Amino acid sequence: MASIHEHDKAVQAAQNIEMVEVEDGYTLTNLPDESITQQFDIDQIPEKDVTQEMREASAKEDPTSWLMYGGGYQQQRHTTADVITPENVEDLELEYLVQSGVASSMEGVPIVVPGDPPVMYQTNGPNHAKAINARTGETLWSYTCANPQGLLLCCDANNRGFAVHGDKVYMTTLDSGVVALNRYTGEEEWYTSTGDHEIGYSATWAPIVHEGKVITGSAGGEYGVSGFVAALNPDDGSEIWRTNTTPAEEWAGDSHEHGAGTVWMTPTLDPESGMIHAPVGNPGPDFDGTVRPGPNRYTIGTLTLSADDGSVQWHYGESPHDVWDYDSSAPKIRVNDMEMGDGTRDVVISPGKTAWVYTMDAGNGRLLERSQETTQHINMWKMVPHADEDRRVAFVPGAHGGNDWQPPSYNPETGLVYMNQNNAPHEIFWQEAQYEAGQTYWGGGLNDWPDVDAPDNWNGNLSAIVAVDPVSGERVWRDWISSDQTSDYLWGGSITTATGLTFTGTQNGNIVAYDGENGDRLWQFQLGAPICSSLSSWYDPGEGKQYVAVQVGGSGWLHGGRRGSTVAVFGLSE
Ligand SMILES: O=C(O)c1cc(C(=O)O)c2c(n1)C(=O)C(=O)c1cc(C(=O)O)[nH]c1-2
Repeated sequence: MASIHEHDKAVQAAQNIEMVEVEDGYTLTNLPDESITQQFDIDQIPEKDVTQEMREASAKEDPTSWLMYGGGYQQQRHTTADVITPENVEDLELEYLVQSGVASSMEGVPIVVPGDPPVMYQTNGPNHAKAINARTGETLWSYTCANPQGLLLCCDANNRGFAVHGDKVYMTTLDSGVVALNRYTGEEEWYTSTGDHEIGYSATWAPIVHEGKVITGSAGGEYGVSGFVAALNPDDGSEIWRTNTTPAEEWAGDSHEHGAGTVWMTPTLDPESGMIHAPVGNPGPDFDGTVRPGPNRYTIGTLTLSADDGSVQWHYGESPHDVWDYDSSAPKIRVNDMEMGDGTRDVVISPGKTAWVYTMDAGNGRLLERSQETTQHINMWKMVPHADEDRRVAFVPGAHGGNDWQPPSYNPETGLVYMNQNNAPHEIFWQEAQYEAGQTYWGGGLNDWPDVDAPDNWNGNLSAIVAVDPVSGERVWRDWISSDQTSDYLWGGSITTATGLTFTGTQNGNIVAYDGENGDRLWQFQLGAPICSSLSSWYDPGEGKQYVAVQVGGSGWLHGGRRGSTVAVFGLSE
């Protein structure tokens, strides 16, 4: 098993950082004022620059790589590696554990660049990263980013992973920045700030690189910022374009200025058409709709932009004028040439917090299919908080969805979408919203389970793993995860394999493999801490093995504290 280097200064710097709970959020103290890279055995990293072609082949034509957060640009989270099958998955073994050394939210997806050996690049909060020999688990370099004090974070010090291009890897930073590191040495090459962290901008998602652009965006939707997607030059971090998600012409008065609509999860990209499908979060303030009359475009839904210049192509809204916090934050799935009706279509699939899966025409955003409900629908849309301050109604899905940010997966072999869904009630209360820079801008709040009385016909299951046919909208199978199996919501993503498997993780610490056709649980392994991340998988031809990696440890936001520090890697030989 790989261990932490004793004198890892980057780890020590990150270990000193303390997360402090403040009203309606978190902040960090003891952030290092200089970035720290420590090199260990960097000679092991094979020199081979990553190209656009390699990324386009990632996980599909090329089973040896997992070069992006979503596997490939289209975020299907599908590997063509086929060593692990429904018949032999029970032989899958734990190969090694990497201790990041930093107790933090573990929400990232390790990316893997093929080579001899393949190299894994992994990030976790707060602003910490490592390059790892993907065969042995040895740390090759480690890095902690400098940050200003007093950051405003709604939902923990999250970081969801790297993008890779040429000789560089790119990660977002909690002060709403992007940093480029030389991937052979771990040294900082450039840093760019994309938003003012003092008024609540922060950044948590894994960027993507496409045709000479690093695509990024910011979190901060709970602080009354105004969302955006931006493209930076991969060589020097200079900004190429920026598109605002709350355009003045779509909003009443000046409400767009604090209209939120943050893009805080990785967008999906179709390299063929050059379209970006961005998941857009809640309007601001979250619950007081009186200050923002109208549909509040482009919040809560899919916003499609041209990767060339950021121009808006279309938007599909899942909850216009939302007052239920139904962000559409889960990554979208792009599928081209999907058999539908009497022809084929290019589609975008969005699993909503609304517990519906939306299948849209990728060209114009027209809704082609809305699925059966993935979990329960109780009192949905009935609760209009500002209509009656005293009226309290528990509704399902609550603000955790359906599908919160948990990344869904798609398997072209089964034609199904796999999602980790929540089924918990929430109750909203309303307060008049007053914007004050650097303060949360909620306009009310949520009473979280278990404070709220559950509705009568709620089935008591907090979550479910669900497979949906995006063509017919049929819910094909659903594995309810009862509260005795897990103490909390499902908060991790899933991946699929060429052999029809679906891998995911649960809050009670199991990594699980399902038969994607019918939902039979074929294998599970207890990792001892919640899984709040998605996974990656690759084939290593040098070893003749297929690997599956998952970061283990709770989301601080969900658990009120930082919990994790482990990357677990499983393998099976041919
Ligand atoms: O509006 C935003 O900008 C924003 C950002 C984030 C984030 O970056 O993690 C979360 C949320 N909102 C959010 O509403 C939420 O429930 C949430 C949960 C988590 C998490 O990592 O567990 N992040 C976020």
